[in-house]
Amino acid sequence: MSAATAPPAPLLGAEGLVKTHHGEGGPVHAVRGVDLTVHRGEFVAVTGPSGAGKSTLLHLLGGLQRPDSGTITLDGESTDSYSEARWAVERRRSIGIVFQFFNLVSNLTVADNVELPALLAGASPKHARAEREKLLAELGLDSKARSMPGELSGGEQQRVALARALVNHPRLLLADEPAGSLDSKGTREVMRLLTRFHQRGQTIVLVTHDARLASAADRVISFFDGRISDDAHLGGPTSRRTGPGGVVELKD
Ligand SMILES: Nc1ncnc2c1ncn2[C@@H]1O[C@H](COP(=O)(O)OP(=O)(O)OP(=O)(O)O)[C@@H](O)[C@H]1O
Repeated sequence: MSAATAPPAPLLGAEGLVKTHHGEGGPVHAVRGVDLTVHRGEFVAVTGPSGAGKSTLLHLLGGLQRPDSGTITLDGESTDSYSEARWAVERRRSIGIVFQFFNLVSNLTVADNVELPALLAGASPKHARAEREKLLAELGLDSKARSMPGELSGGEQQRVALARALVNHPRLLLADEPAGSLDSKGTREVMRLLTRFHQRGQTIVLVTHDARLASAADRVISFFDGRISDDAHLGGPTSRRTGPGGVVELKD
């Protein structure tokens, strides 16, 4: 095959990932050798029992923790030599992350929480504001722009966290139990939003123990005892792009 026809490198690659935590109770082998490839446009759910190592895997993929061994590639580029600062830049610009407990900045307004990553990435205040307005409208939160996070419901806070994670049009969205602290209505809302952004082309890796949430994905990886025990493609298209009418234009 000539270089011109070679398939593009996967957006995310992991090879031989190993991570052991050293807690008070001794070593915990959380990730015991994981190989994983995620292509652009995929929506991958990682499911498994509590303690299987799912969150640790997600933290490794987002550079929040470093593997003891193994390599992570982004767009075919090894991250082995990435400093903490370089990972922070990637998380600002090309990897959005949402967490179970939202992690919003409590003394900033909703608007400022969403604009902050854009400003830190070098966007002009005008551009950051326009992106924030677009996303908050899309997520049904425009009337909450001046509210403080503590004034919002859990579901609303998670939508703000989603807006913040998406404001820089990341190549990859990582979600760690995003509905873990929400009621069933909030869970359905998160599911609906993840599905919508995925249909517009957003690549997503979602960690969840909730089978209902995982069913929104088009690929479900079962994780058990630090390893992938099953990897099921559910038949959806692996790459879907947004049309010109899409509110969020994805850059990858
Ligand atoms: N910082 C840490 N220090 C020590 N042990 C840790 C640390 N983080 C995770 N662990 C342990 O590593 C194992 C895997 O944890 P992890 O949070 O990755 O699993 P999980 O599958 O996401 O679980 P859950 O669904 O309950 O969140 C668990 O036994 C956990 O207690």
